[in-house]
Formats: sequence, C-alpha cells, structure tokens
Amino acid sequence: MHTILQGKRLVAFDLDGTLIDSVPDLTVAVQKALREVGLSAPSEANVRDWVGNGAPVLVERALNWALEQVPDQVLQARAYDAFMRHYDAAPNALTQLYPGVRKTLNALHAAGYILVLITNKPERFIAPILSHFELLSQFTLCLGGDSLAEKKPSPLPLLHAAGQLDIAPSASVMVGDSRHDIAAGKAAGFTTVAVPYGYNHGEPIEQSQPDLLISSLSALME
Ligand SMILES: O=C(O)COP(=O)(O)O
Ligand SMILES: [Mg+2]
Repeated sequence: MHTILQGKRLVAFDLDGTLIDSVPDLTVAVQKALREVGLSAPSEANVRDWVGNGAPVLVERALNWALEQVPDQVLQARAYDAFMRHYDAAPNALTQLYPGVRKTLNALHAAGYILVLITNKPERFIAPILSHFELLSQFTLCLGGDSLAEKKPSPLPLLHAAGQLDIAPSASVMVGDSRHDIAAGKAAGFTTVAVPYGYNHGEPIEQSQPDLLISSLSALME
C-alpha cells in the first residue's frame, strides 16, 4: 500500500470523475432535457466543465449557457425534472470505470480499510450505478449531494461519515478529482489525494494543493 495510507482507517472516494467517467451519460440526459424545454443542446465538452456541484447546478449552468441569462424558476424546475428523468432512465449506458478502480477498491477493502462514497450526485443514482459495476458492497456508507444539509466543498459529509463510523479525521483520506473534494477534505482534516483525469471545471487539480497527486487509483496499492 502507498505510504500515505499508513495509519489510516477510512478512505472516502468521490464518484464522478474519480471512479467513473459518467460525463457521456450526463451529457445525453442534459441534451434531452434542454431539447425538451425547447432549447439548444450543449456538447460533451461543455458538460465536462459544468459537473462537480451536483445536478441542480449542472442544469442551471446548462440553462445559463443556452439562454445567455439566468433562467426563471419555472424553466429551471422543468429542465431539472427532465434531466432527472432522462438520467434515471440510463445512468449506465455509456459510463465506464476508470483504469485501476476495481482492483484498488477490492484491495483496500480486503486490506481492512473502511471505504465510503461521498459524491455531489443525487443520492438516488448511487446504488444503481455502483451495483451495475458490482461495487456497492465495498462501501460501508454512501452519501449524495442531497443526503445532508450541505455538500462538498463543505466538510459536512466527510465529517458525518467519519463520525458515524467513529474514525478520527486524522485517520481518514479523501480521494477526488475536483477542487471541491480537496477543499472539503482539507476543511474536514482528512489527508487529500487527487486524480488529474476527471472533471475540475477545466482547471489543473494541482492548484488545490492536494497532499498527494496520483495518475490512477492503482498508485494507492504501490
Ligand atoms: O454530480 C456532480 O456534480 C459531481 O459528482 P461528484 O461529487 O461525484 O464528482
Ligand atoms: Mg468528481
């Protein structure tokens, strides 16, 4: 195991952009939702830059782009409902695990680390996606962006998970692809690990100064 895991007990993982490349399916759902409300559909590259603050913000960013102004609440609600319906219908059609994810989660789980999932994605999508990849049972606890009163970059979900499992933040690690994961991890007192291949609003994740930057999750086993 990587030395950064020495003395640690809890490893928290982000989902989108860290474990799974979900942007292709998110893009299809955003495109269908925008067409349904009579607007033009953004590209996958657009959506890649907008992911990271949960589904309501993703839809709001898409509407801002299509309208070039702030959407009214009725349109926002219609587009959000459409997005949720379309994404719910096919969350796994094009989504793929990143290299090294399955092996690393299995190895950490087998080595006795407690694994938790902390995503800003709505909670209802977590189980269908993780079960599709046969990874749900590896996680002791899963929290979505709507599970608690605050989502990342708030430290609340991380502190909630550590508290529930009675593990000190100093014995906990947050692994993620975006500045929100690293900010949440630092604010919670977790050790932070970043991957550069995910979604970070088009910015290099180095800017967030994680404790460790790894090119793939497999590095955690070395
Ligand atoms: O839904 C999002 O905006 C991003 O989700 P994540 O926290 O798993 O990266
Ligand atoms: Mg992410």
